[in-house]
Amino acid sequence: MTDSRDITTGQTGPGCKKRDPILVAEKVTRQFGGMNAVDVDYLEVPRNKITALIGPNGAGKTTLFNLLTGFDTPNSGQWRFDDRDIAGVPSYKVARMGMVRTFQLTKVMGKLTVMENMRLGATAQPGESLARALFKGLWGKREKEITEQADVLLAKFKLDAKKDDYAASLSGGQRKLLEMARALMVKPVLVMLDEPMAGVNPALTQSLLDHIKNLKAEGMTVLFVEHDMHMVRHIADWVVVMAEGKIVAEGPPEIVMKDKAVIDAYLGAHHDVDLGDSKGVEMLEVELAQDEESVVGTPDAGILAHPGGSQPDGLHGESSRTGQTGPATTADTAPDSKETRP
Ligand SMILES: Nc1ncnc2c1ncn2[C@@H]1O[C@H](COP(=O)(O)OP(=O)(O)OP(=O)(O)O)[C@@H](O)[C@H]1O
Repeated sequence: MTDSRDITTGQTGPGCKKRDPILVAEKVTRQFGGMNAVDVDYLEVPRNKITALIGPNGAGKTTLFNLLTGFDTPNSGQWRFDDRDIAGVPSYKVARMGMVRTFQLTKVMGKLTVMENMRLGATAQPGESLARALFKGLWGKREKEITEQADVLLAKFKLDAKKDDYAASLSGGQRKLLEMARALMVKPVLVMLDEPMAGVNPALTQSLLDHIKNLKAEGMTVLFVEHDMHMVRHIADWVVVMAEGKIVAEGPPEIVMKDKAVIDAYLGAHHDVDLGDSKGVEMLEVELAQDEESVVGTPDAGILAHPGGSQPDGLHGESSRTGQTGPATTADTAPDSKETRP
């Protein structure tokens, strides 16, 4: 049954309180050199909702994911998952507690089969207890149970026919599916997906979207980082916007996408362009046209959406540049193109 009650307890805005938060982060900071990659004052993630974490390149989204899931250490900060303090808890324990994540660049192990990758997921995150997972004698009676669970998930993700294939032979999109399926082996409560659509062929896009919606239907909470604004608008119940390490806006997608702070945050990536005159707008259009990851100004992005669908002069967007009328997607490049930083 859909829970249509308000997500917040009152006002909407950066750091606002949620009716039923599953994750609460306070004063989380991470510096690299002198730069504040993450400087989150307060953030609550609502339970059993799909929350999108958006923001321009370098906003700190992946770093925040890394911190919250124990893959990186903050300079300061506290966070609670399901009322348990988990700051400083290593990643494999965080996963066992029910909070799992996937990566921008999938971390499936190419030289292991699809099934072997799934077995690894049962113990923890990639790399955990490799020997235990692979050697039967050490594995004991859990093996049958784990294999059955993996079979069910592989069937659900339509990877069952490939279970004995090496993961390296899968397409970019199939690897994303495998990583998501593997994350579910620990029966998580909170699933964090870092750019689930990046590197996914359009043919698999709908399937991935459906899987994400199903996670919520099955009672899980989803927090995902995404640049594809079509996807954000399509499946997110709540949107959190980061820029320069901070949360600059949050709220329902249809409201956040029109928020001035959000528009500024995205245009901030092109701050060298003077928007004060029409020449500046033309220059911005050229910059955006060359920026493959930019969704600003596209009719699909929603960020610069104007009532009645009109665009400001000069901002014709990607669809008019390419003649494409369907949803904007960053997903039509097969190989993953960006390395996740440690
Ligand atoms: N290991 C690292 N060493 C130094 N700087 C880093 C490291 N990881 C991230 N950064 C920097 O921290 C900032 C935030 O990076 P992060 O990858 O978290 O941003 P992001 O919002 O996920 O960006 P994108 O959308 O491009 O993935 C960037 O300026 C980045 O260069």
